[in-house]
Parts: sequence; C-alpha cells; structure tokens
Amino acid sequence: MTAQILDGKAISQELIAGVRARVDARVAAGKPAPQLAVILVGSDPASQVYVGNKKRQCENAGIRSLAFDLPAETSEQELLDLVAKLNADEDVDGILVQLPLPKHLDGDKIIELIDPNKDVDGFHPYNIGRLTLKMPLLRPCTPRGVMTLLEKTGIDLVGKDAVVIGASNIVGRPQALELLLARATVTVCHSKTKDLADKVRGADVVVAGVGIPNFVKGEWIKEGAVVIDVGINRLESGKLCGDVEFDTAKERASWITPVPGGVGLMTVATLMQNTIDACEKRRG
Ligand SMILES: Nc1nc(=O)c2c([nH]1)NC[C@@H]1CN(c3ccc(C(=O)N[C@@H](CCC(=O)O)C(=O)O)cc3)C=[N+]21
Repeated sequence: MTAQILDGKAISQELIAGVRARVDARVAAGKPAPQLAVILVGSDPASQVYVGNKKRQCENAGIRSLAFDLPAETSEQELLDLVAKLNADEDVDGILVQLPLPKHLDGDKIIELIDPNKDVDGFHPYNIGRLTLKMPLLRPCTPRGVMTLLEKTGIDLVGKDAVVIGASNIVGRPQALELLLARATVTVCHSKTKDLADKVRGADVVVAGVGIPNFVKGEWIKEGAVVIDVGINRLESGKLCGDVEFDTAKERASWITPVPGGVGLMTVATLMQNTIDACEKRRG
C-alpha cells in the first residue's frame, strides 16, 4: 500500500479560513477582533521561526497579535508581572509563553499563573485536567491539530489501537487523552518502553513525538495504519525531518503526514482556533 498524504498545509489553510470567517463576523457586528499576546524570552532560532509563523497566521486569520520579545536575562518576577498584566487586560484573549524558556525560568510556574480562560496553548493544569475528565475547554494545539488531521482521513477511531510515542506534557500526554476521548485504545510509549517495535506493529494509529530523526522504522508500521509524525528535527544539512522513516513508512501506511508541511502547520492553525474560541467564550 502507498499512503495518501495528510496535507497539513491545505488543511491548516482551511482551518484559518474558518477562523477568519468567525473573526470577520465579530468585526462586522462591531465587536473587537481577538487579540493574542505572544511572549518570547531570549533568541532561540527555532523559537524565532515558530513565533514568526504564529504572527503571520494571526494576520491571515484577522487576529491582532501583540509581541513581547524579551531579553534572555528577563527575571522570573518580570515575566510573572507581565503575565499578570495580560491576565487583567480585558482586550487580551490569549496568552502564549513560547517554550522552551531559558534555564533560570520555571515554565511550569509561569504557565500556572496564566488565566486558564486565556491559556490558548491549553497547557495550564486546569485545562489539562478538563481534558482528562472528558470536559475539554482549551485543548493543547498540537494534539488537537492531530485530531483534526485524523478526522480528515474519515477513519472511525472508536476501538482502534493507537500508539503514542513520547510522553511529554505538550505532545504525548495530551495526545493520549485526546485519543482516549475519541474512544481509541491508547498505549503511551516512552524511552523506557520495552519492545517498542512490537507495540508499533500492532497499531492502527501511530503518533510519534520524540525528537529523534527517523526513530520509527518503516518496517514497524502495520499495513494500512495511519502515521502522524509530530517530530521536527533539523539535520546538519539544514533540512527538516520527522521522527518517522518517511520513505519506507509511506509504503505501508494508509495515510501519513509529511515533515515539513504536516503537524507543525496544524499546531499554528489550531492556535488560531483556540484564540477565537477563547475570545468568543470570554467576550460573547
Ligand atoms: N508555548 C508554546 N506553544 C507552542 O505551540 C510551541 C512552543 N511553545 N514551543 C515549540 C513548539 C513547536 N511548535 C511549532 C510551531 C510551528 C511549526 C511549523 O510551522 N512548522 C513548519 C515549518 C517550520 C520550519 O521551517 O522550521 C512545518 O512543519 O512545516 C512547528 C512547530 C510550536 N510549539
């Protein structure tokens, strides 16, 4: 079998057009467009690329973006004060603190201070708790974007065997919760998992987010499985590649996401969705 490509570029553009229509409807009704605050501390080159993409997609979606580009030496108190100010600002709908933060800053502590109703990353313990309890509010962008891609395949997830590789707070764990909510049978694998290849061989859906180039071998993929590659690894050549051995996996999968042009673009489009969701919920 040769896989169909799940085109993150096309699907993310569809999503953004949908967000744009909701924003335009607000503006036509005399309401303010949503406003997203993006806080970037330091100058990590990958973060600068991602934040640049977020700003560009805000423009396409009609969302106002407020950029806070802070020096790497920013103190924890300064960052906490900024978040508190944005929490209190009625004209701010979403607050995003780009991760990873410089080592002297405690990301968990800062995320916990964000107003959960403005937590468009869906990282606050309140929002993760809501997802855990089957009452999602703001959902983490990457896993929600992956669920949108899975919907596009038309495959019913109920009762399917899903294997998530990676157990991070921003990808693996919330991805497992999303798949469980969709009533798949979920196995979460991580660096201590025994016989990973066998687990993947049994999977109808594989979601890989480990950050190691070509970590998941094509020969592990079950014929007809859906393969979602969340990895974004920059090779020394400057080329991007995912966590899955794409060329061999695509000969077995029914659907597969490319890198670049897959999940990464969906993450940003889903951030736009979360921002309009947060705005409509908070302001009406
Ligand atoms: N608070 C926070 N929220 C995030 O959502 C968040 C974060 N921190 N830290 C880092 C990760 C990573 N992330 C990506 C965003 C866009 C692409 C993206 O646009 N990717 C393009 C190309 C990227 C490129 O050219 O480097 C693609 O895959 O085709 C990828 C990855 C958001 N993250």
